[in-house]
Amino acid sequence: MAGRTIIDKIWDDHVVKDLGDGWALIHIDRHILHDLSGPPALAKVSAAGRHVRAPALAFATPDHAVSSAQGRTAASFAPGGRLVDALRAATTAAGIRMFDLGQDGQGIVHVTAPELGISLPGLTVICGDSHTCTNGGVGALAFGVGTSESAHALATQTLRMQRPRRMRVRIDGRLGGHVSAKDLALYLMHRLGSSAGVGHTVEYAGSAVRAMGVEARLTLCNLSVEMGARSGLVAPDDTVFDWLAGRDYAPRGAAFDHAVAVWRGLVSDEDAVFDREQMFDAAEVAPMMSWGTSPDQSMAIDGIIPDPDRAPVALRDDIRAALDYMGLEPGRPLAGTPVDWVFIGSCANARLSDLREAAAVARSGRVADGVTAWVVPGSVRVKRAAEAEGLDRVFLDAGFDWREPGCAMCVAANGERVPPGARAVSTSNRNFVGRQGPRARTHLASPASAAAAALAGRIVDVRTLH
Ligand SMILES: CC(C)[C@H](C(=O)O)[C@@H](O)C(=O)O
Ligand code: SF4
Repeated sequence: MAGRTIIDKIWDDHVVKDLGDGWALIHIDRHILHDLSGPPALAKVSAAGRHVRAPALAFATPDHAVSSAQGRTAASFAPGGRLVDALRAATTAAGIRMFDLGQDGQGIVHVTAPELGISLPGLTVICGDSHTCTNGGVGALAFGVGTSESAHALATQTLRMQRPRRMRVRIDGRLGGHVSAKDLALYLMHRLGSSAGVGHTVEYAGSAVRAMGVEARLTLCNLSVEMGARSGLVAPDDTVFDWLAGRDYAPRGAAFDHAVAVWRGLVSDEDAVFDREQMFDAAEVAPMMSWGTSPDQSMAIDGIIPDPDRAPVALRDDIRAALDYMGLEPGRPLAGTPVDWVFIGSCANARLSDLREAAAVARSGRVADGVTAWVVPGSVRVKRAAEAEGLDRVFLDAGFDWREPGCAMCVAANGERVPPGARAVSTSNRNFVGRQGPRARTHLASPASAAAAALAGRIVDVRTLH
């Protein structure tokens, strides 16, 4: 028998019933619910006269529509407050654990699920949210679902799924100084485009990935959906096992040792066949920044803004439209472009290691006049850990705002917006038209690059600051 990929192994372990033609009913191990997608899914279950089959496998927390202001309550943003109430009522009725505002465990779902050990290697993890792929950083097969699928899974603990095609992206070698997992992810988008992963699950492999800590792997997997893949993962190894040991919902004692022994088998066999393979050299990755209105419209920070007239004909209109929206001129350096807002946060980059990288830059100066810069930790736990090592003081002393955990300005669902026409450097993962507010202009970047832009008041190559 031919070898199997890690994707096949996790899939095969979860098939409840083979439905033929590549379709199967698969078991869902963990179900995450947030304030936007949780209430409608739970309502659908009740409306159908069903009940939640395995409440102990579901976990909820509000993140999207909650204010990030210090001292916030659910009522601080009234429309979101109603969603928090709905999530609280429905999870209480169903017997599902909810990490409420102000409680340990609250935060952006894709930050909290791994940090609490809810997502574990080899598990299937779903959430009504496209960035559920983030959880692949611990070796889970994790993907976003729609409301009907979420309701189906709540009622049955299964989903009818098409077996994903298998893609491997290998990155070998070493990333350079000030080049992070976020830069690598933007580089991959830039090289592969926004639809390279459609229909696939991506395994990220190679020495550059092996060398990454878990949080960096979560960042890398977070952007899988921006290249069209519903899920992306990294084979779990000692780095992951050490990181998971002792986490709230991870197995304990002998059960943990047993789990690790099983998890060690979650690697692609030497002779496993992928439907698509791509290889990259880590040394070629520079600090990256998006220039357009899709994450794949990204470039090396020391590069020249693309000229539509020199681009392939099929791309010209898109490039023109993106540059027009972004207020950028082709043929000029991106560095030097003045910046109004900086947002350090989101499930892409709001974990402790991200805040450390941003703080290391923030220590060297002050936020430039005319720039508003926010740091929104990804979870209550990240916030507390950052405060315990004084990162809040570093940011506050440098003139950044230090805020409460949630999605905040990543999608502006809580009313926190980049003003119309303003230019933001953001550590989030989407720069779509209007994403951070009507007419807001978003440049995606790493935490270090975002902090550097805040201090300089313009887009700057972070490598030139140190
Ligand atoms: C609002 C939510 C369902 C959405 C998603 O699915 O990803 C959001 O988190 C996003 O990042 O755009
Ligand atoms: S932080 Fe942004 S990308 Fe992540 S779940 Fe929230 S809105 Fe979506």
